[in-house]
Amino acid sequence: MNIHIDQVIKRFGTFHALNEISLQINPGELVALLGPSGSGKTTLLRVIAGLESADEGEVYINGDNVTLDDVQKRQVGFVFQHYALFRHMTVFENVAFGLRVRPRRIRPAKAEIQAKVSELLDLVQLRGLSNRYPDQLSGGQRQRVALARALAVEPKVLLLDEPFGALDTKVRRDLRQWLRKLHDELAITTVFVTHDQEEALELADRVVVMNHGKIEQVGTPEEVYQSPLNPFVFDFMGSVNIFHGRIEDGIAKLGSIEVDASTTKKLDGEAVVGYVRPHDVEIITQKDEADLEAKVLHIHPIGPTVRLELTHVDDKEHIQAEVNREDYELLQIKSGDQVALKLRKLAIFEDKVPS
Ligand SMILES: Nc1ncnc2c1ncn2[C@@H]1O[C@H](COP(=O)(O)OP(=O)(O)OP(=O)(O)O)[C@@H](O)[C@H]1O
Repeated sequence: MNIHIDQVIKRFGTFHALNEISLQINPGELVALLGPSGSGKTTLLRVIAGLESADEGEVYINGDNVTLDDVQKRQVGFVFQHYALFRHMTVFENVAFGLRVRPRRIRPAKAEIQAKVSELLDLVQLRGLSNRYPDQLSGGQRQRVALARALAVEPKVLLLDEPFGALDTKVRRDLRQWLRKLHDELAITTVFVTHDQEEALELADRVVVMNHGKIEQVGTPEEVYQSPLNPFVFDFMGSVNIFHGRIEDGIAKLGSIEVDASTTKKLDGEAVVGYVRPHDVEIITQKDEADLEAKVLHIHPIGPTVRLELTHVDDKEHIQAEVNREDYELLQIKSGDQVALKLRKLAIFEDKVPS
């Protein structure tokens, strides 16, 4: 089932929570809505679910205009952080709930419900826990029950709001992989909200980056990470070093750094800002090939990578570099050393005054 969102506007009083959002989600896709707090992710998910109505614009599911349809009619399954499990019901009863409350004429027979719930509990790997109550489960197990409960009614689309929000890092990682596998098996069109870049990049087929009720970029994880369209996306998708300056005759002059900017010629004479990821700051041994020189302030080994905090020798700007541990060991550097740096990949944008 595809989802089509066409110029949706949602206001709360005079505040625009969604500003003309248009988005096409393809059948069977797993899409992440990613953005900082307050960017409108949950509101968009609620508008798709029918829990919130759009002030303007339309929502289509599978080609049908569902803008005025209520939640039940839209046949969406959702797992929202605040819609907890029913505490007085067992795991089995929680999962069976959506089927048991159906009107008699479309309610499956008892044996059918039994079979369906068992099948779902197998799917979410909770077979042995069907008689437990929510209080007797771990956070991760509860989330899986919530997913099974959402899936029980065979939704056309699945909407998940920070499904693993309250869990610790290791459990989140495991559940992410599990959800990706489950999604590949079931191929239900799924939209999930997250403010965690890593979660979006690892799990989604496509990522929708939102800010201030607008979409900044839609793309595959590779596209939004490797080719951010603007400074907001660049900054939001990971750590970054920022250098301010201007372009003169096709050369970006960013402090004492000078790099070729012939591909951004239209910005000639303009104030610009250069963005480079820490893993694109290379520590080199040939001083004459360096873009800049810096002094090592701190060295932080983090698992297989080593993060270095440096300071530019000329203008004292703070710089972060990230190298893999093997390269770091070959370099034999320590705090206080002066090193030569090369910027492998520098993205240049117009330096706009923030609005
Ligand atoms: N019912 C409401 N009444 C008034 N303002 C609201 C309401 N719901 C959301 N908002 C506002 O709309 C904006 C977008 O909220 P939304 O919950 O969609 O953001 P979000 O990106 O999901 O944020 P978070 O990651 O913090 O959950 C916020 O500024 C929020 O305060």
